[in-house]
Amino acid sequence: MSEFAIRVKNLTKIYKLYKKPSDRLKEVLGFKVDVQDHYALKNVSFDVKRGETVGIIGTNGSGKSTILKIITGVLNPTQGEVTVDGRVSALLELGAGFNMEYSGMENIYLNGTMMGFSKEEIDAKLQDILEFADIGDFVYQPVKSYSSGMFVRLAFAVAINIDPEILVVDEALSVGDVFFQAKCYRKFEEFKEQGRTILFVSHDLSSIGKYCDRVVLLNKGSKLAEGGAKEMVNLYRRVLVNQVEDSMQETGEQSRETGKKDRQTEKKWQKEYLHLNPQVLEYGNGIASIADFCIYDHEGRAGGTIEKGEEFQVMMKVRYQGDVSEPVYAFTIKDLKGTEIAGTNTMYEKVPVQPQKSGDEQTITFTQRMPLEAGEYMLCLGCTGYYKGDFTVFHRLYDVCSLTVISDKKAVGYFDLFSDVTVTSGR
Ligand SMILES: Nc1ncnc2c1ncn2[C@@H]1O[C@H](COP(=O)(O)OP(=O)(O)OP(=O)(O)O)[C@@H](O)[C@H]1O
Repeated sequence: MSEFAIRVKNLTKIYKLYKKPSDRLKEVLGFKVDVQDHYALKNVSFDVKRGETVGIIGTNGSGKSTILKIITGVLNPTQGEVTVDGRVSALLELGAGFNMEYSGMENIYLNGTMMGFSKEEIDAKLQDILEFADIGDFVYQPVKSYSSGMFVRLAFAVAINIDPEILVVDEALSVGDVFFQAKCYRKFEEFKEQGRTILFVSHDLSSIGKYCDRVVLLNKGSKLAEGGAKEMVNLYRRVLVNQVEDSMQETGEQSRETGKKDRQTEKKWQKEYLHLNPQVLEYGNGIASIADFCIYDHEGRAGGTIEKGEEFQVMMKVRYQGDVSEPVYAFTIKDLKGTEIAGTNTMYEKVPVQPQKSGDEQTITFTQRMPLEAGEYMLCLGCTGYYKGDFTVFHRLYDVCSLTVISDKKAVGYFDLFSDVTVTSGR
């Protein structure tokens, strides 16, 4: 057995784009038509070793699904080759491998047979599949009547319970509810422990950081870089905000980042590097307003990705349109369900803030270590204080931008206790 479960070599996929649907037929009939080549993949190579969990990340349309479809044999490449060594089970886009007219039960047998199992072998796995899917009697209904959540439950239950050596998963998990997702990720861990291979595509960067040994970063059909999860997630964040030069991938050079020097020498307000919420909720009487803000990581880079355990800064600039005797500046971190997880303000921190007059401006910097578990969070900012004797909210920005915590170390719950553990033997 080779050390590699999957080898992808110089893979290129070109789609022909026709101006009109009828042009396709005309071309088959030998007519000359106007057709454009669209490169979904450009000369992409990478290997997945047996027992590794590898993630593929990249912006929409970067070619992630195309690679998985070629690996699983759903699509043929235009050039290049893929070698797969082991029994693959794939959970691709909803519907792939399922017959919508058949019931869930019939689809279980259909998929099992396609994977090369006999009826008796599938009978033996049926109980596990049904328990994992947990869709009750719906399993006897045609799949076309399922909600997307139900569908993914069944599809995932089939994919993981038919004993694959290599599991290929495309994003599908994001459809299920959080409890089902948790159950699937537990299964991922079991798989990893059993030394099986997982290749998965996800936009969920915290899961990528948590589960992947290695990550391949795609951009516009090309492989931009490949490496540790933390490093690739950081680079991807920069791709998202156009900090990485396009030229780099065409020349195949190692990743260069633009703007970094600028940011280190003159700490500008660079909100453009954050993932801002277009529907931010803001309120306040406007006597003071948060004119600018940003998050900086431990290397002074602007951006919303912070490594657990590392120092980071939340900065904001506040402008006054009236006189305020005791301003209080605050930030809060919430989880995606809206629960406040952590936060502080200048009053709790016992930081004296001078009275402010109309036209004044202040810059506030909160510096701290990130104790939160890997995951997606939201940042809220606030400026309150006493105005004409009353406690007043001047400006609050709720869920102003996302904050992604990445880590290769797990902990229970929301926080890492950063424990120092010793184990001694003997009586
Ligand atoms: N059947 C098709 N015909 C033409 N172009 C296609 C076809 N399928 C995909 N493409 C194009 O190929 C490129 C890669 O698509 P792919 O679905 O692999 O991207 P992706 O990274 O998985 O995107 P997403 O994150 O949105 O799922 C895109 O530009 C897409 O528009």
